[in-house]
Amino acid sequence: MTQAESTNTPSETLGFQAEVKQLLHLMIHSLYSNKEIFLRELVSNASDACDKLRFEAIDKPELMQGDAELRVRVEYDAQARTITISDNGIGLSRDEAVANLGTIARSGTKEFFSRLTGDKQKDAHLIGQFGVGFYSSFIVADKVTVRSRRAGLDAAEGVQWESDGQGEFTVAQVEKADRGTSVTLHLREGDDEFLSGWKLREVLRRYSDHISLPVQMRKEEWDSEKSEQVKTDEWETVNQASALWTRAKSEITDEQYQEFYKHIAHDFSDPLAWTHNRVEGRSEYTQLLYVPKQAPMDLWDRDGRRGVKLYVKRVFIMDDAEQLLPNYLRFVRGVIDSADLPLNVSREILQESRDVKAIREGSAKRVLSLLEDLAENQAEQYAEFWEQFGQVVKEGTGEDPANRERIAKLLRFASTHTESPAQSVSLADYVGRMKEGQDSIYYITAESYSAAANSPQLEIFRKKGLEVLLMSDRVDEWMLSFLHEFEGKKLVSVAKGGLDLDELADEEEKKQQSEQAESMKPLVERLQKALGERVKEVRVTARLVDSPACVVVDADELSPHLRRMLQAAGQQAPEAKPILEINPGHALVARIDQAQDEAFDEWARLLLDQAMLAEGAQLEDAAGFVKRMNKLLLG
Ligand SMILES: Nc1ncnc2c1ncn2[C@@H]1O[C@H](COP(=O)(O)OP(=O)(O)OP(=O)(O)O)[C@@H](O)[C@H]1O
Repeated sequence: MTQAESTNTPSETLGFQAEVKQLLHLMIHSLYSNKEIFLRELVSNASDACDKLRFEAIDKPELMQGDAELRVRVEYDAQARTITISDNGIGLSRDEAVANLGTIARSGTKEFFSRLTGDKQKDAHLIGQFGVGFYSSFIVADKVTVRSRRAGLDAAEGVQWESDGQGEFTVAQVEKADRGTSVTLHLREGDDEFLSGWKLREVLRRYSDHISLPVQMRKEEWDSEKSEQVKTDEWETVNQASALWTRAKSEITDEQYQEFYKHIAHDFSDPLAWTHNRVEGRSEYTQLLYVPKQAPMDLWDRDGRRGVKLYVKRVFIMDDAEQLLPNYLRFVRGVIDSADLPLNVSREILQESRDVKAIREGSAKRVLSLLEDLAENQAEQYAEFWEQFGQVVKEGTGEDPANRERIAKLLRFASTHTESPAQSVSLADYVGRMKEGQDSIYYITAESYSAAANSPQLEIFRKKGLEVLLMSDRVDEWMLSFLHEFEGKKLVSVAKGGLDLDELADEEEKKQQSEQAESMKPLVERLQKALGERVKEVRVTARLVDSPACVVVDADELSPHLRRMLQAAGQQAPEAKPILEINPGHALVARIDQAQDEAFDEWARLLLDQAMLAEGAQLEDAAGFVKRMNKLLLG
């Protein structure tokens, strides 16, 4: 144990959680070229701490203890080579300091560490996405001292936390006269550029202008005797210090919008797009909502944090109010500031509030408009968006029936028209390309893009030049259970039995097909007998061109792909026997027709098994299939 300076009790040495050590190491090495961000992160934390205090003080005004002018201060000491960022916000108790400044307790942490590559640039990007926060201090400092006192605690109950970022930190109880936190960075050799009032002001203006609290520095004056700038005792505010969303749009630059986004979203990159509106009428609120460029690490975590902060009359209320936007828009980040809600609003009240319902509906509409605008006017950006968040937006078809049509227009799919796995075809594009006489939108679902694109069921569609949408996202089957039509055109699976292929054939072809079906009757019956309980039915189809056979299910049954997904998720799915459809024009089918007795039975099994395989199923008796195939190959 070591005795920290000016502490009341002996300090205790504790180890960082392993992930923190790893993060620190990575950060110092990957983010050095971007080192000034430490200031943004620390001012951001200080401002959040003030917001939290303001919120707690709604119920407990005594927490403000006569010091209600919340602010953040930045000081430097050129001799000692330190920078100190202090706030009079909520502060940290000893336990909070240990818990918050020694661990990473955030959803998405596992995902983040699993995605690291060792490549500095890529990892820097990932760290940025993950959020660097307090630990970014160690990019420029080789020792960090935090002194804090939780609002409501006595002066004697302050805490001092100190670390060189190597793996351990010390904590000790100290006397601290005022409430709040001060973070002192002992700069590394070579980082002297930050020991300048001019430089710090420049960085603060860039990164902290949108922060609603005053960020203050000591005023400096020119001393002609010393021929240098000297600090005075007076504090001056160096940022605009008014909540960004309350300013008029015309007074906010793109850069300020972008910086504000980075502050609230803890993101490194600029946002893709934003929408800022003041809504008046029955319910009055301001919304500033952003669509990020990249999906956050916890997009798929059930308890991943939501990104919209709730303010009431400019007072911060809570961080992740899930009622403010529907779940399928959970990637949106931003601020909603209500003029109607009470300041002491709780999560329970939010759930029931009519004002919140109006806000949610209004905000969803705004985000949809923003996406529509992107889709229409900035196709490249929309493609970027779709790649990141398309799967989440698809959830909206089920979750938000009131906006289903608008959401349907935003959907993008892979298709036989583009022959590419990129999801770029809209339903409107599809409808615009429909053939004369075609009145359905055709699609297929499968485990992967290539399984969909190579499915035998597509053969007739390819031959006739009819487009088919290729769907292979997990959410697609779910989406299709809500999305049945688009602009009056039914969505029809090409892998289901009831497919009406009539519209795809002319009179001559129809005649030929029915003759073939007639002449195939004896073969169909023999197959039916040979396959017995394995199939629901055997029939002749016109949908195949190159393949001898395929399996389909009835239109009202679960698709095999969906059944497999349900089973993989441990859910019960009703068994459905496949319907075997055979291609009357295929040489293999003609060959089978020649076979007798036992050989015929083997051929029949082979035909069914290969059709099942092509569909993506796993064979129950794969070894038997191989054996039969080898025998017939040699025979
Ligand atoms: N100035 C401060 N006053 C009070 N608490 C603070 C202060 N700075 C940090 N903390 C506490 O430490 C926690 C960790 O901070 P850190 O910056 O590492 O992460 P974060 O702000 O939660 O998220 P991010 O990494 O995305 O910024 C904060 O959530 C907060 O509880």
